[in-house]
Amino acid sequence: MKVVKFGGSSLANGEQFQKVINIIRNDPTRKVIVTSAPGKRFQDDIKVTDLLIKYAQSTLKQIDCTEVIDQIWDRYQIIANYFQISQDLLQPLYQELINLPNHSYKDSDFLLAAFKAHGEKINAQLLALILQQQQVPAQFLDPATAGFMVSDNANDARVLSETYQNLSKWRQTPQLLIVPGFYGITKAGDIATFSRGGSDISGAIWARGLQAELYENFTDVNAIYAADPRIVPQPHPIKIMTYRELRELSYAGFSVFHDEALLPAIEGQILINVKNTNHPDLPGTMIVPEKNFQPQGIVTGVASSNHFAALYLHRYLLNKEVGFTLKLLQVFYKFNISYEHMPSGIDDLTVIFDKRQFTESIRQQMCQEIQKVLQPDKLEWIDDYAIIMVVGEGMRNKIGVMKNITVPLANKHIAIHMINQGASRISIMLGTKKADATAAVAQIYQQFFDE
Ligand SMILES: Nc1ncnc2c1ncn2[C@@H]1O[C@H](COP(=O)(O)OP(=O)(O)O)[C@@H](O)[C@H]1O
Ligand SMILES: N[C@@H](CC(=O)OP(=O)(O)O)C(=O)O
Repeated sequence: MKVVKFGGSSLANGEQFQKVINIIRNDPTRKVIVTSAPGKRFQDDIKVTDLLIKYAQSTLKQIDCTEVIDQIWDRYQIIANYFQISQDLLQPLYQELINLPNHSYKDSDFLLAAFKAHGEKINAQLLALILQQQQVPAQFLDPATAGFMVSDNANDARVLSETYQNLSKWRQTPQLLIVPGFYGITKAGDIATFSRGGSDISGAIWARGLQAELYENFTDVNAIYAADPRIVPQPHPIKIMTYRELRELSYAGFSVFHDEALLPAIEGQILINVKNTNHPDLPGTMIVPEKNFQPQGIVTGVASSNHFAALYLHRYLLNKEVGFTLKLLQVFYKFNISYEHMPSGIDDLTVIFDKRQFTESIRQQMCQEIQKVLQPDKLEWIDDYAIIMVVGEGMRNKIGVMKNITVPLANKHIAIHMINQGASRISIMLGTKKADATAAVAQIYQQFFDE
């Protein structure tokens, strides 16, 4: 059996819903369908999740929500009209949407999570109604009923291990299950969502829980490309890649697949196929275990991401000082901050953070505390920081790869602020200025793919 996730772009309007229904009907082994909320129909459109965030914020500020509710409901009504779903059937979904402010929530974070989750919940219920109208035996299944349990981080939840056991019980269900992605239920019974784009994670968890033979992830591109198509025009499509290659590339900017969705797939050794809803006959990209994998080339992909910042610390004889890093980590712990990488020299240390976890005031307080506790000769916060990741299983046994990365950058006068190669030797990470990131990706791509 297959678990199939459809992204927001695949469920954005009636026409896209029809393509999704054709895909479902074409293969009876597609047994569990994971939905996103309606996404963008055109470039400047607004995703339903973003409208729900506005609805939540207006509710918290006690501002009139009529307009945003109308905007949200309009998205579902247009889809329902396309399939001539009766108002009687739609009423309960509309009620759910307008009643969101009337429930009690533990705090504003959980209110936000519950509002956001309804983008996928209403979409899943609507898809089930449409399928039932077309005589497909489909059943909407709520995460609470399914036993899809998550930690109590309201908007950045982690799956709880008991979820897999709970989900496995749904394997024998004869009906087609339509389940909303993006959220689960905490032990206290509250809704908590994954981070943005997290329906990919839900799909991977369902696939692992049900031990699916395949996790199909339908989106709006023909394949995962060797570079973001918004940076490199018509990039090379990747036919096959390993879990860890995609994990590294998703982490560093391949937004087509959520990096946290790899872990459940790896744990369950579930094969993943990323495919295009608009061209379902194309093979897409297969993501497979490392064992017996034959690399197709040296580099598989090049990604870049701007949501990083770096803290640079300098102090003479840092290498001789016992406990310096320990004290630094204690400060991070105190401020509940995680770090990404920590490349170091003899007298200096750079710490790279995902800056989405900071407010300006937390950042300032943390830097002041570091100055006080560690008294470095120099402390610099570098906000203008991008990370470029060059990834490929084929790099492992290849000598001279570094030269082929650095020379094209030097030719374009792009300065490299940091280089880090992991022990697995399948990825090289570079730090550059934000303004140089896209040019760096284009240069490296050209070097390895444009012959
Ligand atoms: N390397 C890549 N290969 C393919 N698409 C990519 C890549 N990097 C970024 N993307 C972007 O990811 C988009 C698909 O992801 P997303 O918008 O989250 O889709 P969905 O709505 O299906 O969840 C593509 O339209 C593309 O712009
Ligand atoms: N709707 C949520 C979750 C998600 O996965 O969406 P999408 O499939 O459109 O990336 C979001 O926008 O974050």
